Amino acid sequence: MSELAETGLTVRGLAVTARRRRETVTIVSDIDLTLARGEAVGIVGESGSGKSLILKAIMALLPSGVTATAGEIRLDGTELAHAPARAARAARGHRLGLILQDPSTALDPLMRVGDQIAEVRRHVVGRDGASARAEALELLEQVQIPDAAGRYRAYPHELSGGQRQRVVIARALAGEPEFLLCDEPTTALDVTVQAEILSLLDDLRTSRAMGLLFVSHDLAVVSQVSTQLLVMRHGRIVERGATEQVLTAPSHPYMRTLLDSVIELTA
Ligand SMILES: Nc1ncnc2c1ncn2[C@@H]1O[C@H](COP(=O)(O)OP(=O)(O)OP(=O)(O)O)[C@@H](O)[C@H]1O
Repeated sequence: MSELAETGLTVRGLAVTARRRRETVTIVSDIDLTLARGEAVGIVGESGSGKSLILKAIMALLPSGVTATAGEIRLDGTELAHAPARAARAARGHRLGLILQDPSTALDPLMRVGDQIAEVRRHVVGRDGASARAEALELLEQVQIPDAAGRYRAYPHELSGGQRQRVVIARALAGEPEFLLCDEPTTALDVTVQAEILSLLDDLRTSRAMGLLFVSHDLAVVSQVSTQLLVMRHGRIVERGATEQVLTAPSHPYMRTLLDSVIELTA
């Protein structure tokens, strides 16, 4: 693996292809992005534009039949995309965390939520049992689970959807990731809970100087948490820039359409 004197998570020229029947089709191409610690990059675009596959390529979680065929993915200069799987996994370690849309499938239904977080503290950070449990409780408090001490012993089905997503976030934080990748993390939640989770992610990003890569089809949601915005269409980035700039002076016609639809919804 080559080392370069660069920091953060960088993706250069990423292309992802999939086998469909006997054909190989390109799903995303020419993807460039840079994520520094403490920064939040949002990726917005219509369903099927390839947002999720970018996150999966970074996490080395592409489904079978789908391959990253070009480009580089670097973590502090260390190349991950072309490294042998084991070496790349070691380099990623727990420096990257992932949060998905549906919190109910992300948690073990048969394990108390506090223990699921404590387990990460034990195995990833190397804490003993008592410290791991104490720190798991602190994390539940940090993600603002009401009555955290009581809820520590709850099973996932005993919590609301919003509380489950908070537990998922706490468990991701337990591994002390430097970069948190979120794929539609609030789409399954109602609007009020969604706003609370977005504000929580924003607070955690700044308090932990964590990089946030946030994917959603919803422009209003993405712009709320992102300092930089990438707009995708048909597998390519068609617009990019500081969130404020993209929102106020979009150059691509698709971005203007997206903005109009948000304005219509909020009018
Ligand atoms: N396992 C797979 N095999 C073949 N094609 C796939 C596979 N997974 C996704 N795709 C295709 O890749 C394209 C991009 O999918 P992706 O999930 O990244 O889109 P997305 O922008 O995240 O959309 P959504 O918001 O609906 O999740 C879609 O056309 C999808 O059909």
